[in-house]
Amino acid sequence: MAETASKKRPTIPSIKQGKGSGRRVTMITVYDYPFARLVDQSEAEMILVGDSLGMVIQGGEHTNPVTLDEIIYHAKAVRRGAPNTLVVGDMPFMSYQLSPEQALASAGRQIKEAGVDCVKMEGGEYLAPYVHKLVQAGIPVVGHIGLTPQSASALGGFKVQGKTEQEAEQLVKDAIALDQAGVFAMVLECIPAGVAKVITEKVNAVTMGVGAGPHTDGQNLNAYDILGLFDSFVPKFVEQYQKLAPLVLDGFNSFARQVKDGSYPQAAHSFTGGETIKGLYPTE
Ligand SMILES: Nc1nc(=O)c2c([nH]1)NC[C@@H]1CN(c3ccc(C(=O)N[C@@H](CCC(=O)O)C(=O)O)cc3)CN21
Ligand SMILES: CC(C)C(=O)C(=O)O
Ligand SMILES: [Mg+2]
Repeated sequence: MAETASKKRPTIPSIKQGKGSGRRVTMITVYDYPFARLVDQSEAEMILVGDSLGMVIQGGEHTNPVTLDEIIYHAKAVRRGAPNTLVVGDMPFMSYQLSPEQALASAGRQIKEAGVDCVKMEGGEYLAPYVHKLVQAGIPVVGHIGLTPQSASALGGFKVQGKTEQEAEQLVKDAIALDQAGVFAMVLECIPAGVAKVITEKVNAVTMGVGAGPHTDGQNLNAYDILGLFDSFVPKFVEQYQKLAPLVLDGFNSFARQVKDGSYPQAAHSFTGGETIKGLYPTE
């Protein structure tokens, strides 16, 4: 298959080198081969195969039911479609929380079976030893703090985090602990822009904002959100760069109407040959 020659898969060091240079990193969340191919042709450097697939692909209300096998299934397809993009495999709920050893085994499966470049785990200070374990084994890790959807129940829903002084201070502590444990990047989700700015200045890791304002080193959004293909909820931080849903609906209806009125398929869509097979047709 033809690959886009102009782009080369970024490396972890090349992503880290962007820090402080003013160059911003773009990460788009996708789950399948066709979208992965399109991101690969774009100027975005990173793809997240997110456990948000439990909501976006499976139609659930939370990310928690998503399994490691499901992430690997999607990550395999994404990897095939995006050879020249850095792929991050999300670690789903209960695939790492039990112990650093469980985290290493789960991350190892993502690397071996799906070929992801690195993995992402949700959590603050407590997660530092888990991060350290993976980094020692040579697996690059992305952190994720702020609104961590796997603990949405404890957080009281999908709510902005770090609004009080105490919460903001804890977020800064969490970010520093993850940074010292060796994450090369961290997602800051749904936190005030000022808090994200302080964290971005204090850590060596590349900060990737999702609803964290303009001061982070990069930004992440979901492909289905930016294309206007997901409307179960539209968070405040989403920019719909395209509104594809009506176009998709138009395409479906064009097909259905042509099927009904018989104008599809035409001769050009049909295969010939059977007419000459003796015995297929009753003789008159
Ligand atoms: N399609 C999609 N896009 C996402 O960004 C996303 C997912 N799914 N699933 C996993 C998490 C869940 N996310 C969410 C979901 C809802 C809000 C939301 O409705 N937030 C309110 C703010 C509530 C408050 O004021 O605290 C908003 O108005 O944006 C935010 C992030 C982000 N992630
Ligand atoms: C919201 C992003 C960062 C995520 O973890 C996901 O899409 O699963
Ligand atoms: Mg996730």
